[in-house]
Amino acid sequence: MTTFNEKQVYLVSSGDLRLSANQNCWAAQEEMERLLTQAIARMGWQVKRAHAYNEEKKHGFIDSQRMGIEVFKNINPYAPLIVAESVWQYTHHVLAGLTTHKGPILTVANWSGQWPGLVGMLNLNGSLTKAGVNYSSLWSEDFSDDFFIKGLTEWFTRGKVTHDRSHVKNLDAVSLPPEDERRGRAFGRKIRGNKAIMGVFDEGCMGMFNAIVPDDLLHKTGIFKERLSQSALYARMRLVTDREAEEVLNWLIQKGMTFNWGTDGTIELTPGQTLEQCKMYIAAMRIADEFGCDTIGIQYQQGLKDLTVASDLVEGLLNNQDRPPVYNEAGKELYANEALPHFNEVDECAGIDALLTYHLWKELGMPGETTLHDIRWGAHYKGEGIDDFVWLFLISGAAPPAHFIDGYRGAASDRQPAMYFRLGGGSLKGISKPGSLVWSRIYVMDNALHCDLGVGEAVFLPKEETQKRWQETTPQWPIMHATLKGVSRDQLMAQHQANHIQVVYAPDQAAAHKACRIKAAALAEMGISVHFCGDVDHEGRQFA
Ligand SMILES: C[C@H](O)[C@@H](O)[C@@H](O)C(=O)CO
Repeated sequence: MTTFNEKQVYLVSSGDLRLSANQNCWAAQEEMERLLTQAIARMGWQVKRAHAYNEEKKHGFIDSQRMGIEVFKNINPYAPLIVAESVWQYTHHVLAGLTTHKGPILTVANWSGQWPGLVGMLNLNGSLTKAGVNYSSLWSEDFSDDFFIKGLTEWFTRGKVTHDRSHVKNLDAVSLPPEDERRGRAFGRKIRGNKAIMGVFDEGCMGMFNAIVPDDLLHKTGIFKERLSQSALYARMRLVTDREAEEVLNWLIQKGMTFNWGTDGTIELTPGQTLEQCKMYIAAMRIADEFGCDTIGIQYQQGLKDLTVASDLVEGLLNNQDRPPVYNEAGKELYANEALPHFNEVDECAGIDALLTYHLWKELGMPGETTLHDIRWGAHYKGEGIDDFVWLFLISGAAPPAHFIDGYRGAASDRQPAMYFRLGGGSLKGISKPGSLVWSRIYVMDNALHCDLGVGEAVFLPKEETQKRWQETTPQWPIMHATLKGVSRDQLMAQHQANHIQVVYAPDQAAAHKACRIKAAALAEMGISVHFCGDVDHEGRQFA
């Protein structure tokens, strides 16, 4: 057997593909690694960084799959290994190496919202789960708290970290009220029977292996992929007239939406960028209609971001039932008075969820607007009748205006940060309104589809607190302050298999619990293993 130095742990760190992001975020990673290394040293272990800082690139991240494969060639495959993350990272940079690593693997993120490091780690975790790689995971604000130290000690001694997952209850183990079960199953059968098309504009986004649903698993749910191309989307944008784009923009302005325009397109949003996004909105709908898609996802990063503006405004509008009308070249209105559920970053797991949720909610007589968010960060908040851990859900550009306080009037478009999007394009941001929620996440585990499902509340935080949270993360992006019923911070982090979480509103708490039960039955009917998380009234005792 290969031997390795006693009490030595390897450390790798995966980064973005974009040089600008890696350079900007490097300082935070360095600081995190400093604290982590000290904490490890206090336990008598030594950290060996498996790849060096690159003087030319001015960062020390693994920034490509090729680099990752080469780095892993020099790591003893039996040694303990930490993947340390404080930035958004592309999982495929390290996935190849991790799939063949035999020693214990620990993913670690710093509890900070400054950059999407927790988001990056959650993506890595979901991807490792899908790939069948054993790993453990930990997170910490400064790597000196009891939770972290206890977890790290267990990992060093036993090669794994045990988390409290007592909040998870499989649907198989409970019985739903018969009427809810019947309604959900009937809906699931309808989707499977009618069959639906998921339009995917370039599969696979930013190395998110977990977000790709193998076709054979998808087919069992009754959904089939239509593989579309962002090149075709761009070509189609060229055919949209300026006048058509202006009509979309005027519609939005009349609705009261704000566009934070400036003049310097390199750092500011310009009217030209917004009009380009309006063309993309029209082109996406026309292509979706031609292929008969029931939901679409635009990958929007590699390729598209190098050619044109970001797709966020487009995505938020598609997800809203009240949106600017779009006509085909023959003058027929497309998807009239309906949303066309969109899954950001072509996260196909979210695509299944959005499609099911939008239509199920409408059938139940509730608004069906739904979106994913990143699980970006969170902190305990006390005040305004709240004394709870309040998550900061934030997505990198778009949520439906129906979710915002004051709808379109509360919606604004800010330029996407230049370090991620050189050619700009605006977000569709707002503050999500207070109200009851059903949250969920579909994921792949043991080559099968699973779904975690729970209820929660979007809460109202004072303006100053919202601004503080926005400033500490990314103020250009839409925000939701959320509490999850019966799920602690660490329970969510331990169980959740993705950077994304799906949310949809319900009119009140009772409706949220009921809809959650019906959705569970619908998912089960589509062949998905359902796990209730936290305090869901699955038997309908409190909220019939
Ligand atoms: C711009 C960034 O790369 C984002 O796309 C990232 O933070 C995500 O949203 C990941 O889900």
